[in-house]
Amino acid sequence: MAEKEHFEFQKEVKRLEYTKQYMDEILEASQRDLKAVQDKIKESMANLEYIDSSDSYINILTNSRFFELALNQKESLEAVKKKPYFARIHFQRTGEAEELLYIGKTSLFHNETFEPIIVDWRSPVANVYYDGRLGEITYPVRDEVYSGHLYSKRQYKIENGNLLSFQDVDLTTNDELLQDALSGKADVRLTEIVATIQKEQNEIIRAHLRQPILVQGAAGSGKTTIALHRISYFLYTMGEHFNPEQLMILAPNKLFIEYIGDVLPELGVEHICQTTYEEYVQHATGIKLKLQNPNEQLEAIVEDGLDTLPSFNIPQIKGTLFYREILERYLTIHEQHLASLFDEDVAIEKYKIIRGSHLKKLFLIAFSYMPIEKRLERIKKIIQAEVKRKSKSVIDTLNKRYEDMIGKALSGLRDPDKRREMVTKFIDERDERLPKIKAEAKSTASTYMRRFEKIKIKPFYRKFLTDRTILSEIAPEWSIDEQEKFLKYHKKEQWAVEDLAALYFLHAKIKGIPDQWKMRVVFIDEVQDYSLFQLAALKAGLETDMFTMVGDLAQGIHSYRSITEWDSVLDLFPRANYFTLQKSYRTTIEIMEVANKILSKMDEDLPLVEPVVRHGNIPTFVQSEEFNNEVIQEIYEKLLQSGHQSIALICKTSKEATQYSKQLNAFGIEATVLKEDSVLGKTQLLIVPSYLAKGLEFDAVIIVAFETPYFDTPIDRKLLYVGLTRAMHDLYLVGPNKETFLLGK
Ligand SMILES: Nc1ncnc2c1ncn2[C@@H]1O[C@H](COP(=O)(O)OP(=O)(O)OP(=O)(O)O)[C@@H](O)[C@H]1O
Repeated sequence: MAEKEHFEFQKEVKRLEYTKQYMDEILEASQRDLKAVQDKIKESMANLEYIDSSDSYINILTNSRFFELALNQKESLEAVKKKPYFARIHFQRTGEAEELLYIGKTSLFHNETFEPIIVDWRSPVANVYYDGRLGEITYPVRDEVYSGHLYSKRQYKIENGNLLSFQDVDLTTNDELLQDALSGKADVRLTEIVATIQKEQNEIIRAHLRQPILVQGAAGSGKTTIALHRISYFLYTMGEHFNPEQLMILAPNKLFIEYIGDVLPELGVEHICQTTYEEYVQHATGIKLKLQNPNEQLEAIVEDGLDTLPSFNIPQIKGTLFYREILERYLTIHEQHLASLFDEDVAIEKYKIIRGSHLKKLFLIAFSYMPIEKRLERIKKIIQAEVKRKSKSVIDTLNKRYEDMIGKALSGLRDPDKRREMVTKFIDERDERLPKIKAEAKSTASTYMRRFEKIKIKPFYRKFLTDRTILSEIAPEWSIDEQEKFLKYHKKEQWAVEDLAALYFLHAKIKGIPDQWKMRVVFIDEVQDYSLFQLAALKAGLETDMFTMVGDLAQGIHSYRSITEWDSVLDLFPRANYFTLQKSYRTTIEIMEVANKILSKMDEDLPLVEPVVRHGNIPTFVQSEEFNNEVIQEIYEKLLQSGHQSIALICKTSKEATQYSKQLNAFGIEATVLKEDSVLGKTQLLIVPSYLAKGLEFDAVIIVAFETPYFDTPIDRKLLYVGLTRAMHDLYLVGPNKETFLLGK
């Protein structure tokens, strides 16, 4: 990197000073009356043609986030001041003057000259920086394509508001900023990477925002990070038209939400919904469930290492689209039953108001796109309106008829007593009958609709799980033996993750998802752990396919009940763009070599992972017949001495994790078992059961395997692979022999 002696160094220092000074002015103004300044800017920019598009007004408004920051969050502003930008492009848009654009995490425009002091990394023109090439380039702005010439790209190292160095980069230069970022110590949480986003990652972040995307990415290729940056890019680009509360990110567990918790505010993202599938379904349906812990299910399978899954594997079946089909048949039975209740016409007295057959058609055909109970609500409204309209004409007709009869009595009957008697009779009858009709009309719709009882989803689904007659009718594809197995499996009421899709689906089809939970855009991390039906149910309930899904089949440790290939996901999302990421940014070449050995044993036939060029220590195998405190202590101390801060000891099961942490603590090593609700802290040694390690990363990892070695089975290979790929810099394997880690002699 260019240090102080570079001929432009002073120029760059001055530029940084100028930027900071202007920021100070803004900050001061914000103390006074920033709102007024902001309004003025909006006003004066209203007619301005600017860099990115003729839509410049909107663009600048969204670009002027700095002002909003100043207004709302002094703290973030101070943070931006410490590092206002990280790169500069020397760029000329076709037909315009050359410009030096400084790229940072937020934008800043001079409020009098409108000069862009900092350009937001998410703005269209910043794409030029990430795209890689120098020379003639094009970049998309909304639906148009702009062209221009990129003369140079410069990266800056700025710390605490001071310029340390800079470097001009092109394709042939070694990306020092990236190297620097990767060799740094692991934060206990994920961090933003705006300065070093790579070309293939940038393509995913900026991939068409109105289309779904699916990413198969190697361990450590940046999937989680990219998904979070795409959220930031999405909200920035959509601007004020999109309410962030309608964007949901689904993470595998609460620990993971905590792990990513710091990145989003750093990227300017707030108020989005971050949750797990389990929590979301329970909120959206209002159904409370005590769920079996999926990790316990997994442990039960891996403990004996045999992968003994029954051929009629119910958790797996519940994730298939065939299961959805069975439930659809069940819904059809329910729907037909309700439709049959429309056989009676709606009437007041003997006057027909609406024909039942007409309502039935509305229910089964015209409104079939709506959830069942919503259709009934709509039909009730139609009945109400019709009754209101027609009851009036019934009353008018009757009124007229009584008047005629009274008139006839008055003129036709000569006997005054008889006449009085008849007239009084008609009047009495009218006065009694008409108010009754009026009253009846008020409740006709409710009375008619009373036959449609509202159902509760949980017992409705439970009936399907346990009713022999229903099952044989809707699942004839299953043999009698399989049907019996299914019924027996559900004899005792207990709920598991794989039932969530069914409950959500039924709720969506019968009651509909309430607006508050009807997310418009969904981001799913670790999507390989979902079943096809889980995704299909979500898509049906939300009535959108706007999903960004990232995952890695090689880490599909729940594959006994989840996705094992992407084709069926792509069939479910036919508009989706599919991407792959092959490079790992997390792990050193040496660690990846070991992990690749395990990857190559897998059935998925995934290409080997390419580590970015970063060397480290060769992973060390330490022979030990049993778990030995001294051995662990020695490794642990060595790792601490090399300056590592986050160190994890990964074992296969949670039982072992508890046992080892007790042993280590008694021995004097502070060790904590990582749990789903843990708060990630730095200092102590973390003992991590393998399935919980997914998604996380550590400076150094010690994998131990004694009582429960890793067997050469699909799930074990994946668990081991997950463990190996958590290490950024150093890896130790401790066990009786290398075969315990499937690594041969
Ligand atoms: N372009 C980049 N610049 C700097 N660091 C990067 C870049 N891309 C990824 N990283 C770093 O690589 C590590 C792995 O990223 P991340 O956890 O997002 O990967 P992942 O694909 O989700 O991994 P896994 O599937 O193993 O959970 C993180 O420390 C991240 O900061």
